[in-house]
Amino acid sequence: MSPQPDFKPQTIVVKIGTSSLTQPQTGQLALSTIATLVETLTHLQASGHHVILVSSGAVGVGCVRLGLSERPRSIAIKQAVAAVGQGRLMRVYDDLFTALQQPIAQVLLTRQDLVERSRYVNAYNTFGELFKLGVIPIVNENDTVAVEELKFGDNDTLSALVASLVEADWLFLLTDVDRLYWVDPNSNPDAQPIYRVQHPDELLEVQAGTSHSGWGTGGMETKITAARIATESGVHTAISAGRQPENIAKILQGESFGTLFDPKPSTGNARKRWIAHGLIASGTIYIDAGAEKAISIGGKSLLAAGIINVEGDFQNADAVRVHNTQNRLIARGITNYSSAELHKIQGCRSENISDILGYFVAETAIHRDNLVLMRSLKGKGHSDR
Ligand SMILES: Nc1ncnc2c1ncn2[C@@H]1O[C@H](COP(=O)(O)OP(=O)(O)O)[C@@H](O)[C@H]1O
Ligand SMILES: N[C@@H](CCC(=O)OP(=O)(O)O)C(=O)O
Repeated sequence: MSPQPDFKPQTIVVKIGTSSLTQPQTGQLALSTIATLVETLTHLQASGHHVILVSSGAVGVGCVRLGLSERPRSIAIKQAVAAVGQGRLMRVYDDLFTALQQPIAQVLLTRQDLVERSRYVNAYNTFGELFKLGVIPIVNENDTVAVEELKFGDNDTLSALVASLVEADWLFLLTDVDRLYWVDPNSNPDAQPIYRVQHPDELLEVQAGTSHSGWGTGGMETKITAARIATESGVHTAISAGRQPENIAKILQGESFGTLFDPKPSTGNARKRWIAHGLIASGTIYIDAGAEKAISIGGKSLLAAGIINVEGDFQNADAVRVHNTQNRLIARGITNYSSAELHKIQGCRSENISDILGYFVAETAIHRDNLVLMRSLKGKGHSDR
């Protein structure tokens, strides 16, 4: 299919949850849903868009294969079951995509792959090559080897981080309800729908309980977190019905389905997105109002003089959160000093650092090139993830 002259190819990440991929009663695969999803994504790819599918289901499909009637609680069993289910899931996807001559690839990621800069860049490059080859990558967490302390934990977060990584235009979170509501519509028949969200802080009152089906992970809470990460990276985000994957194309054409989240201007270059969302913060630096103004409005680096407290145990070059006096997250960055050093030099002028520590590392606690604002003084803030 040759694209129209005014056609703008978009990078589209679609995440589908276990509750949409499987039948609620039996746990068997929802084949007609999967087939429609495959048709929709193949059509988008053939129209010239770049498409990534983030698919859950390894644990659910593995359970059915092994005759387990509920999701295992033990991590070791979950990891073993995911190894069984992932292969079967890919087999089904490959059969359906192959029927439409659409090549696919399996990409299994761990949280560590996004923490290490070289692996982050490598993942970015691999997605780029797969797009050039016309392949639709199918992503899941590498559940079998993921360690508890360092996991995405849920595929909503994984899909948002992938969307940020590849600088996606759109993230679709497909689930077993048609949109986000103020309370869980499965337990509250009067639940009021939410159609559009300009800033995720509007959702502080939402009761985003856990999964209703017993097979999903995180319910709406993880989807709202995902929408926050994605929109902070400049990605349009939609929560919509998994049983109607064809709505993706309609939403792209401006039709009103699901809940739509407006993107913020992107955090800038790929390295800054990695600092903001790839890295995992090891501690928190609290700063005074003057320092907040300097970094938020003046675009300055953070100096030790503006630091009023330090929490956590971190080394230099670790990622940290920066909070203001109201304990709101305002930035993330890579610190030049360890927490032990910052305790000694907080509140001090840079020219006194050598005298206090007996050595000098850098004039700044966090250089502005390593600092990403999560909130401007003019904008609304949010509590940290
Ligand atoms: N405020 C809410 N709006 C909509 N759904 C909600 C809300 N709070 C909780 N839920 C529940 O979240 C479920 C979807 O989450 P989950 O089962 O984890 O899905 P998935 O497998 O798609 O990730 C819905 O079935 C619904 O019962
Ligand atoms: N990686 C897991 C999915 C975890 C998860 O987030 O599940 P879901 O809430 O159904 O999207 C699996 O493949 O079973």
